Amino acid sequence: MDDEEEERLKAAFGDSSDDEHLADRETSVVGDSTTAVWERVEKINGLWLCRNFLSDQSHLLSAIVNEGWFVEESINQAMRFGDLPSWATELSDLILESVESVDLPVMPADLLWREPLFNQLIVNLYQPGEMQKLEDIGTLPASEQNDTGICAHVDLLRFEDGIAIVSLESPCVMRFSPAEQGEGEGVDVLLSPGSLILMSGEARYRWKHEINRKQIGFQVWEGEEIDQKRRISITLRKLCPS
Ligand SMILES: O=C(O)CCC(=O)C(=O)O
Ligand SMILES: [Fe+2]
Repeated sequence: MDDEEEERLKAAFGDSSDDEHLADRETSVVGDSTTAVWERVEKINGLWLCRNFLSDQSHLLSAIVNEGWFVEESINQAMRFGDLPSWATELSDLILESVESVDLPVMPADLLWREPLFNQLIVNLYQPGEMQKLEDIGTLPASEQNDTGICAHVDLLRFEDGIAIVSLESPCVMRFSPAEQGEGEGVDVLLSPGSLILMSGEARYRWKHEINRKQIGFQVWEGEEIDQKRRISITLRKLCPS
């Protein structure tokens, strides 16, 4: 690890970037995995939510800020394939640890063996009152991109099953709707800051997901409009072998 990298890790995780300090890092980045509470989202097979995944978002936020991806206002998305930044690899390890700490089918067991668990990262930044524009070759075909947010989509099949999304800062409602029309109603899920969702199986392949922060009435939770502030999301996926 070079000095610059070490400095970045220190800034992100405190002075605990060595393996022997893993325990410190665990507590500084995510909640103690023994207290992580996993909930199955009713009606959607394969969708699991851990609201208290991060005990403290600040380390992850500063790791992202330190990447310097979002200094220009026009840039609101960063993508990495293959080798991920150390903080993202650590996040991936912590996801695995949290999944393995519960006796629940949070992620299909056969996916947990793959190495690495994730090798593609997208960090999306959503400014208040503005929708994310996906210029993403990895998420949506060009024809389905629009400038009104993340329209309903199933992530491309070039990615394997088992997708993780960590939410930071502002909460938002993610709406899931059946990929095939007429197969039932949409299901709203509140992604609170510090939460993690895992999508696999039906949730990943048979349901679309979208975030609409512009349309009035969309960002409503328990009857209250959510005040949209800046939101950052971290999506981790695994590319299919080519
Ligand atoms: O920003 C999010 O929470 C969702 C991102 C997403 O769905 C994607 O990149 O495919
Ligand atoms: Fe997606």
